[in-house]
Amino acid sequence: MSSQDPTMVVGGAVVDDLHRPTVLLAARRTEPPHLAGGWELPGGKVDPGEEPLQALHRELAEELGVKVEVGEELVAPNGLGWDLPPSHRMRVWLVRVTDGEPAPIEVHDELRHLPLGSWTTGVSWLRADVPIVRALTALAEERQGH
Ligand SMILES: Nc1nc2c([nH]c(=O)n2[C@H]2C[C@H](O)[C@@H](COP(=O)(O)OP(=O)(O)OP(=O)(O)O)O2)c(=O)[nH]1
Repeated sequence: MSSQDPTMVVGGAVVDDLHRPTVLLAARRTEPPHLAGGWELPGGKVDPGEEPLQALHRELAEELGVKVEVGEELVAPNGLGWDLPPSHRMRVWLVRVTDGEPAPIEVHDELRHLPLGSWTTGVSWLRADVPIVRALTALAEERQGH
């Protein structure tokens, strides 16, 4: 890995149903100052030597206090991960809580459970999350028809 490589971040699209999601969890950040107040998918950076899915389980346990089962990845158009300019890239998986009730423990001050129909508009997402949430919405809408 070169010093130019983007830092890998993992995010969880916490939904009610992995196959036909109708509710999405949004989390409001408290830090750093330029991102505070923006809404995001809970998650964080992959530690050195850690597998991305290990990082996802660890971050969701630390940030929300939950255990999850992991479903499919929401693959980014570039096949590598969603760009979080200027220097991060995020892989996103659908996840469902199997143990615990999500709470804003660490780096968030509010959580919202958004019903399908208000995923893109229900909160003010961080700029980089807008295309991600659009893609999640498209996936969920497509599934409701089946
Ligand atoms: N977790 C997460 N980070 C996002 C999203 N959208 C977005 O632009 N980011 C940015 C914010 C941060 O600059 C970076 C992720 O870093 P983080 O602060 O969540 O990572 P971390 O929990 O490991 O935190 P730290 O150890 O660096 O304090 O990606 C998102 O939906 N989820």
